[in-house]
Amino acid sequence: MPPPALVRPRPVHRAADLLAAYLPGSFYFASARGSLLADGVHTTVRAGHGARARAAAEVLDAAAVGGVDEPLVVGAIGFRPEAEASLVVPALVRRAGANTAVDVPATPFGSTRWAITPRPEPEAYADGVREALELIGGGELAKVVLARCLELVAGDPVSVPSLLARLVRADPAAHAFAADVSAPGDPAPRTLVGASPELLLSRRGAVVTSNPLAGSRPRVADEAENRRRVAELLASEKDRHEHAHVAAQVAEVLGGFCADLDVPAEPVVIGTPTMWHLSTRITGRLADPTDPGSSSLALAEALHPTPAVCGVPVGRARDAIAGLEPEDRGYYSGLVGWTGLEGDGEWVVTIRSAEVCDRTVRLFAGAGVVAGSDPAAELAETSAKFRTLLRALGLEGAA
Ligand SMILES: C=C(O[C@H]1C=CC=C(C(=O)O)[C@@H]1O)C(=O)O
Repeated sequence: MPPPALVRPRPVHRAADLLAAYLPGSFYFASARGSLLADGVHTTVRAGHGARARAAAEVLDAAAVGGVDEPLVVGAIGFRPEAEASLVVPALVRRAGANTAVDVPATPFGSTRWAITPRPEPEAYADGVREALELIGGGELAKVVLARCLELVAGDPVSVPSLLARLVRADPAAHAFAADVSAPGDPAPRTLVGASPELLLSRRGAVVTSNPLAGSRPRVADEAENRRRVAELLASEKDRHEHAHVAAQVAEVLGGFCADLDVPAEPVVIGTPTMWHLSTRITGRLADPTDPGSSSLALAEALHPTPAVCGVPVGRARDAIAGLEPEDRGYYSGLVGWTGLEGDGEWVVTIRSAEVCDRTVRLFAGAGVVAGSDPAAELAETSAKFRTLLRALGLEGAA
């Protein structure tokens, strides 16, 4: 008789303990599927655009052969194809359940004095929206997402663990993340941190899910006004058109990998603590889940950038973004998440996020421009989207 299989007991962690154990340099990711804290580097994934999923699969296989139990690749990828990426097989991964409202501690935010520089100035952003509308009017573009940046400099180094904990506390249902994205030449470790409402791709076995968002209204304190805004958003031709571009592209890309795909005919409205968004939850069953080209990272890269962060057609939208946005987006509007040996994983769009380096915080927010967009309303929408990070920094009202 063969000897009984050796069963190693898995340590059981609480979601709040994982969050409390986060230190800059770690990778943290939380979703409804659970939370994950990864430390150390077993292997770095070195590959450029288009080759990352294959390289990730190779290092995962090598790590498994080398004795790593259930290896993962975790990290983040920037917006532009040639942009930087930070992907590793960590040395240690701890997992816990999803965050809940009750078990996240309140943490006061330390810094008090801030210098805030908008890039570009708000009026210049509105001018950029006007230029984008001219391109759309001329038939060159159907949609482009224009973003702007706030650079915040604190009096003291910014505590990323406090910021992350405050983001989770404000919205335990968000996809919260913190990833080390330090690059050569950085004066101090750099961390991408945020709380994204937008699921780019989740894969569990053969089942894939994507939840594109586009079309927005700021959320306010008055519930009657919120009901009015939700109804207006659902009825808005312009917002439904802006949303339809994203849902259609996601459905088309996933359709190429799936044996069946469920695409709801109508969007619904979802709420975050700061915004209302049109949302379409798309689910599918992979035609060949054993194909390494269907890993969660391969699918996420095939989807990126969706028209929720770039535009239609994608090449022209990229050019318009490069021409109209003065700041490089870096990791904003890229992707962050994890992928495993069998291809399961989760990747979210890096929105409602910031890059933190010592005393400096760079945050971005964008808004989709389509025919009928109003420059002042798009500017106000970006200000509202900044509130996720600004509130967590104790700076509400600064945008
Ligand atoms: C680009 C952002 O949001 C996207 C996601 C939801 C709604 C969006 C919109 O209505 O424009 C954007 O497509 C951002 O938060 O910076």
